Amino acid sequence: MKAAAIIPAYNEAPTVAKVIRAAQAAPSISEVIVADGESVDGTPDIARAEGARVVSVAGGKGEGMAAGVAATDADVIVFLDADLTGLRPDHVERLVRSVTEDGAGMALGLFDRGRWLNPIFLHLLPRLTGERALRRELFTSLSPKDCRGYRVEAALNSRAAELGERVEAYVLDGMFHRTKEEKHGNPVLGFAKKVAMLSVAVWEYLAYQLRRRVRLSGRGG
Ligand SMILES: O=c1ccn([C@@H]2O[C@H](COP(=O)(O)OP(=O)(O)O)[C@@H](O)[C@H]2O)c(=O)[nH]1
Ligand SMILES: O=C(O)[C@@H](COP(=O)(O)O)O[C@H]1O[C@H](CO)[C@@H](O)[C@H](O)[C@H]1O
Repeated sequence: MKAAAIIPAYNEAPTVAKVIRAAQAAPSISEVIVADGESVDGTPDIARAEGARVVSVAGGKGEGMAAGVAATDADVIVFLDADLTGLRPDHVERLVRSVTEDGAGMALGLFDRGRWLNPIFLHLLPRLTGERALRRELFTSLSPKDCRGYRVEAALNSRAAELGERVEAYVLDGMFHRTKEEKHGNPVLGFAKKVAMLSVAVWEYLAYQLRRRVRLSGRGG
């Protein structure tokens, strides 16, 4: 079974090379594709120098992920953000094997936020992580609307639930990311960008919950 790593990236020059290398070193990964959203910081050149395939896409994160999936015939896809820190090959391998060997419909790798926060993000909050492995059919069952920008992870979570897929979720120890505050060098701007991003994801999550209740009430549930 062929597995491809797809890395959506927009201006991630400081971190993209290490993410690519971690994916390349995972035994199950046969190809690494960077879906570049027209970066202006040299991200695509760095990616090519690391041996990744680069597809250029106009649009946001979800559009980049869709372009990456369209560029491969891999049966299993593992999405990785380009801004990760501490990502190891065994993290990537675990995500893939959760799908190829453990029979999960989707596997979610969460940031390591420490012993007190990890249980909250793992069990109490919508799991919006960008680090996830799944069969390509689950991703291609999304509509183009689902793949717009930052709504894509929440849309994937909703679709997996609607299809009754078994989802495995776990913390990838030591893995985190460059936060928006770090990227923008301005805590206020970074926080505003995070709020804008999460509001899109939360809206999608709430829309799913509403659809689900309407469906259940229609069944007299
Ligand atoms: O228009 C965009 C915005 C973000 N990203 C990528 O999507 C991932 C997650 O985005 P972001 O860093 O904005 O979210 P965060 O990591 O803060 O949750 C990163 O690899 C970004 O480079 C992208 O490909 N296109
Ligand atoms: O992991 C999460 O809960 C959020 C927010 O993480 P941070 O508060 O920025 O560490 O980040 C995710 O949400 C985005 C929207 O779904 C995804 O696009 C990101 O890849 C993912 O990091």
